[in-house]
Amino acid sequence: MTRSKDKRDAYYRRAKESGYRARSAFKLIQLDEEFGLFAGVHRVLDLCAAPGGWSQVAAERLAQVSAEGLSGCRIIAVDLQEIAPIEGVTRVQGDITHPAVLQHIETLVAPEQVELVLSDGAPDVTGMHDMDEYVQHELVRAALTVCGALLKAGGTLVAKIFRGPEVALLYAQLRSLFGEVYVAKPRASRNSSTEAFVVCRQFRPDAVPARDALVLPPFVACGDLNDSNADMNYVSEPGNSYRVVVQPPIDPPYQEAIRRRSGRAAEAGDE
Ligand SMILES: C[S@@+](CC[C@H](N)C(=O)[O-])C[C@H]1O[C@@H](n2cnc3c(N)ncnc32)[C@H](O)[C@@H]1O
Repeated sequence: MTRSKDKRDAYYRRAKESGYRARSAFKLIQLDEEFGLFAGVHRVLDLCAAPGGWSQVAAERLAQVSAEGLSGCRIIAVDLQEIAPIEGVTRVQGDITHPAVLQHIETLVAPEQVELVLSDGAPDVTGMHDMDEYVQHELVRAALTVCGALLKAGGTLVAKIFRGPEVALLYAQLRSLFGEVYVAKPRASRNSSTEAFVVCRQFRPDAVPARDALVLPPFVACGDLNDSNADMNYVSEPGNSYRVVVQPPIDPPYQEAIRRRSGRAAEAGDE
């Protein structure tokens, strides 16, 4: 039997010992240690949640921070796959990109809104990095659409990203909707992976375009947007875990990046 050596790493073993369903639980724990994600939070939406490691962590943290324990809290976990029961967590099986699923979640959350949206979504990777990054970023954009409907003003989004050539465009979108955007690589995230996490705070619902407007047109070129990094102030911290502050806002937000990308495609004769 072949078994990936990564499967037997320290976090995998610790997850087994601690009763977490996935080693990814430690990524959220470490992000929480750094950013205090659950302070004052009573309602959490966990997107792309199966098998449920992040929901387990959310349930533990909310039980600790809420005076009434979990009974005064709401955690909703959504995934394409079925999620086994977790105490205090409402489970939804569905596609987060589907409007009917969003409507269903809205009925579960109403009349309140959530203070924290988590999204650890990952597509089935193909190994074609540009394609995988594109599909993964579409999941983040679906999470943004969900935020537009359900995240409270001032709320927080934590989402997995892949740091490929198009990531600057995603940062620009996030920066237009949130007052603070950080990029963090928790120690539990494998160094070999381009995975990182955006922690986006101070959600501004008034900056959200009409529903569906966040969906970008199909890619017209595989351009390298790294030159737009010049607009950002990257602050790295030493060690395995680091944080990047994305600032100041790129203004106008992502239209400029789209315009440049379209321009390059036209120059290359792709249009
Ligand atoms: C890395 S796993 C999430 C792990 C989870 N955070 C945990 O700690 O157990 C990624 C998940 O994204 C889900 N996913 C991918 N695309 C999705 C979509 N369109 N709608 C809902 N879930 C999706 C997959 O089914 C998979 O369970």
